[in-house]
Amino acid sequence: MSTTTADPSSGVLELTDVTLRRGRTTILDQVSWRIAEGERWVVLGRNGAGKTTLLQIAAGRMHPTTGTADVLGERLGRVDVFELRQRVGVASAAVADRISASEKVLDVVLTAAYGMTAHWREAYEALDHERARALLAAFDVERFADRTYGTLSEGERKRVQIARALMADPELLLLDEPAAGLDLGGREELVAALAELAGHPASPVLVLVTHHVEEIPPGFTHLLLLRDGRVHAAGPVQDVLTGRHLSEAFGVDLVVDRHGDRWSARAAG
Ligand SMILES: Nc1ncnc2c1ncn2[C@@H]1O[C@H](COP(=O)(O)OP(=O)(O)OP(=O)(O)O)[C@@H](O)[C@H]1O
Repeated sequence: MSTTTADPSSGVLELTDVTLRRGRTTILDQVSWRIAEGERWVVLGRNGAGKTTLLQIAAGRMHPTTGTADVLGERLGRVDVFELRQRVGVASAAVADRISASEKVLDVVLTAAYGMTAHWREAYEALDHERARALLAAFDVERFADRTYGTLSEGERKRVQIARALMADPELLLLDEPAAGLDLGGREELVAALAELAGHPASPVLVLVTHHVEEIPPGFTHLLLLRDGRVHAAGPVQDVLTGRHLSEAFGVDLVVDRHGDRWSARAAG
């Protein structure tokens, strides 16, 4: 049982003046960010801007040094984080590193449900199998269900990781650079799968960290631009994703182009 009552008026994520320090380093500096139900956010910023650290707070895995963080209506520091973490899905390199290469792909996805339904194991076993296979199919990797995870290509693994993160039916799904290391075809397949996820009304709230505007899937609604641990700009994608904002955040003169529902960026001149 949760020790606090969720405030229905609060957003899915509400950070207020969040500062995070480690030793003498200020990693996040007075970050305020609100995510409402139904929104799909992209987080951009150069290396070391604080993107992964921000996701760690959103996942209830780090606490602000000062400021407040409400995740799914629960205030970090006042809530049983173990319970809260069950409600937030994470797909990241750090989570992927914990997956055993010898584990069967179906089991990689299935085991994500165990935390939720351990008491009802037998009753839910058949349903869990069905759901795990449906998620693998949604990401076009069902044909690998009986292979071991270690035999998959990087692109196939990324899609299995997202299926795994969705298995526990999270209310918030955090994706940290899901397209990193993919070739062009793999990237485009992943972008298409994420666009479909973004467009589905039953999907959780999504937050996607990426380095490339080309990887922003159609259907993502908002963009947070981080610069040196601070919010440089935040709001609807079309308002924030401009050459001026991007140039300021990355410290390089950049031009942004829109191609229908996709984006690209390159050096100006
Ligand atoms: N425990 C720590 N102690 C000191 N500095 C840290 C610690 N953890 C992270 N940092 C620093 O905080 C900054 C932000 O790190 P973070 O991983 O959040 O950035 P990022 O935007 O995700 O970067 P990248 O794009 O390279 O993945 C980096 O400069 C990093 O070196």
